[in-house]
Amino acid sequence: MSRFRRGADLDLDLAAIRDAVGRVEDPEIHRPIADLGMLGEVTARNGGVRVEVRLTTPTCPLRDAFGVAVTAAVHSVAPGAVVEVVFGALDERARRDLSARLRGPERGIPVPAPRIYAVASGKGGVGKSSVTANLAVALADQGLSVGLLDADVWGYSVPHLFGTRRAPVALSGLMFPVEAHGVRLMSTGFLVPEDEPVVWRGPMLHKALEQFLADVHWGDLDVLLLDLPPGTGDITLSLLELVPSAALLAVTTPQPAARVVASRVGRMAKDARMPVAGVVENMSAAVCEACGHGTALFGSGGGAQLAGEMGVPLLAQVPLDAALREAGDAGVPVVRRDPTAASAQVLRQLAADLPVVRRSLVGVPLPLSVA
Ligand SMILES: Nc1ncnc2c1ncn2[C@@H]1O[C@H](COP(=O)(O)OP(=O)(O)OP(=O)(O)O)[C@@H](O)[C@H]1O
Repeated sequence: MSRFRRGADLDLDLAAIRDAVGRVEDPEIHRPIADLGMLGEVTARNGGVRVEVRLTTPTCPLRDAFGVAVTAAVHSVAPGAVVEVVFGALDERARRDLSARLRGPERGIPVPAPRIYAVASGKGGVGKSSVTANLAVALADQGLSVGLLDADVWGYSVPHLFGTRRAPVALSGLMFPVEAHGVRLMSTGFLVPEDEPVVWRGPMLHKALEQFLADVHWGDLDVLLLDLPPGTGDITLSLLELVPSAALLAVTTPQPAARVVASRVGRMAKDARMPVAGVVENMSAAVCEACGHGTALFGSGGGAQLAGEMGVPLLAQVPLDAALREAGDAGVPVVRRDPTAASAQVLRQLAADLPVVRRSLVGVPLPLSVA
């Protein structure tokens, strides 16, 4: 065991320090850096400890967070030691090997999570992305590992709602989700400049979605939410094909017109034998805290009616709430920014009650033979 002393009071155990630092998790890959081959030498230098960390990319945006975590790990074994963290980068071969190891032996589109919800609406602007973002954060706050795939390729809003916009770290063709407010995110918005329109068409869209599933290292997720574009277009159909285990979560406003359009999404799910978790009514009556009077700006009853038609539960009625809009604009979902707001409380309850739905095998041919 290598030891050295600084003055008379500091007795460093380099093997124990190496052990502690090796357990630090890469913030994007969520595995210990020793297992990932990212821990270099740990040496005694100038009366302190020098730790070499090899990053997946020299420009890793999480470098500072890494430095803090490594220093804390050293201090857990050697309180007060002077720590120097030196960053290098994995060489090309190590990057390729790591990428191959993380992908594993499987071929084809992996199922990224045991629970997948596709959040859909008939019309645009009913608050589908806001509901999805808040649901994701509320589920993460329950201690679940949550991913959010912004499948609204043209009209992405996830980067805005989470207040983050940076290129994802890539490792030999494997991308890592961008993490914000405890949720692992992937969106076209991370890949294209903000002011440039996305002009992809059918086959390109399908390919992009395929890559979001196959070439993104989601890690061990408990739940994946898919923020679908409004309606029943190409993207939605591609996703249903790529992720057949997803359950639909339909978002509508109380307005009859929105409900009628949303019911088309319900019919599509039925045709595709897609399980439906339920309906969320958004922009429901706002209740005045002072007088208790409800203002149903967008009418009432649409959510219950849609749920009745689809034969599924109405899971929540999220009130029209300025706090939700303000939080979205500030890039911090309302359940985190203003947890006591009326909308935040309903959204948290929705996360707590979200049903676990299994795909029905009725009518699906099974690979069984009669002996
Ligand atoms: N319950 C609510 N109370 C107040 N404002 C809301 C509520 N829900 C959503 N909004 C606001 O409505 C606007 C549209 O919301 P959002 O982008 O989530 O809708 P969307 O259905 O995802 O739209 P699109 O499908 O066009 O992307 C946003 O400005 C959002 O802040």
